[in-house]
Amino acid sequence: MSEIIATYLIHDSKHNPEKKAEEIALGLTVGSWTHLPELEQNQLRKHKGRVVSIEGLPEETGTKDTVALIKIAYPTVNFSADLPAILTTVFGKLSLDGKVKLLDLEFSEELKTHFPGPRFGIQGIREKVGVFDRPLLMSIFKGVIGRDIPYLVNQLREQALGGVDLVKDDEILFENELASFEKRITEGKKVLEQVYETTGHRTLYAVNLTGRTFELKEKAKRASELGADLLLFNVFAYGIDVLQELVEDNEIALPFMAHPAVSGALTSSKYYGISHSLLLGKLLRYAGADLSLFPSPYGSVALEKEAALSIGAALTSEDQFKTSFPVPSAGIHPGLVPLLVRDFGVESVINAGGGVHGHPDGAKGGGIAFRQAIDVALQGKRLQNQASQLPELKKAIDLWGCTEVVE
Ligand SMILES: CCCC(=O)/C(O)=C/OP(=O)(O)O
Ligand SMILES: [Mg+2]
Repeated sequence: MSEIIATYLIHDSKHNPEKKAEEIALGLTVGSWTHLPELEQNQLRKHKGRVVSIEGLPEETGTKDTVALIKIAYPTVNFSADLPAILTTVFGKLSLDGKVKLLDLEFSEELKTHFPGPRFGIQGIREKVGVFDRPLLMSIFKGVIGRDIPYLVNQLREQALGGVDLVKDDEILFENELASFEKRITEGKKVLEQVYETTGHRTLYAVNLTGRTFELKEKAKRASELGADLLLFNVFAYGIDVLQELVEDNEIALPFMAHPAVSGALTSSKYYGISHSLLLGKLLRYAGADLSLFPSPYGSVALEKEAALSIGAALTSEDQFKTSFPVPSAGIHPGLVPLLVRDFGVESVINAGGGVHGHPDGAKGGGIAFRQAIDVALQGKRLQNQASQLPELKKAIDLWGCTEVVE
């Protein structure tokens, strides 16, 4: 029988994880069991949830809660093979029922067949930018709300001239008259083509797909017709199933970059919500995100290192789906590149807004500084030792400092 197995972290004030586990297994499936007539039990047996395991964890100082990891298996016959049904089954009412955090979901091989995974994945994105041997570098438009197209394309040009591989809209840039979605695509494309013709460097642009849910598909198809490179998408303001719908539409067929905006409401508590690795890693990958942004362990809205690394691992682990690019972000500057390369490796995207635009030589200088830092880090050398021959990197280090990882 095909099942999905959920792992929960529970803090049980009643000190009885066994009882809690059985309540969950029954309560989210057949409701009750023991006092049902034999005939009814036989009918319901295929729908009954089952407790797979209960692992006690050390109690935490300051609370009397019993702490445990419990695994519950849910028959896939109970729900339709879509994320809304799965999440409602495994963490619908239960998400409201005390200190329970959903840590992981193990999909049966059959259930996985109902999910697309990334259409392009890491390899496909690399083929689009023509870079295979280093982390990609991405910058972010900054300070462009209320600005017009000439202003935006000038900022885009400066970022591309700095050698970034990708430029993304900020997630807070929405449809507006001064710089519409369609104009950003068409005018941005022209500028990036000019940069490519003059420098030979290819930069792609991820435009922010926004608006009401039922408008998104047509907007995304229009973007594809206009030659957009990638789509940035604020998944958690809509829902992961909306992302999946967009990914599966062959008339769109563009790479999707998932932004974590709003997800903190679901992931930040130790006791409640959903783990970072499941929400920003596994589920986004299964639903088809080609890239997943998340706070790095050492930026401005830092995640605990274990959590950030767990997202990267979920995006790149061995699975039947293509891998998705981890994009550790927020507060990133060139001096952090050694840490990013050490922690996330080559199969990652280094992403910065302020760390590019805030460079003393402007966005172009910021991009050059990052590229220099990436080259030095991949050679296993210390940034400080090389900076004297790399003026843009030196200016970045003088401004923001750096963290070395080589002795
Ligand atoms: C985790 C997403 C980061 C993001 O959206 C963003 O705009 C970062 O900007 P900087 O912190 O690099 O300036
Ligand atoms: Mg942003």
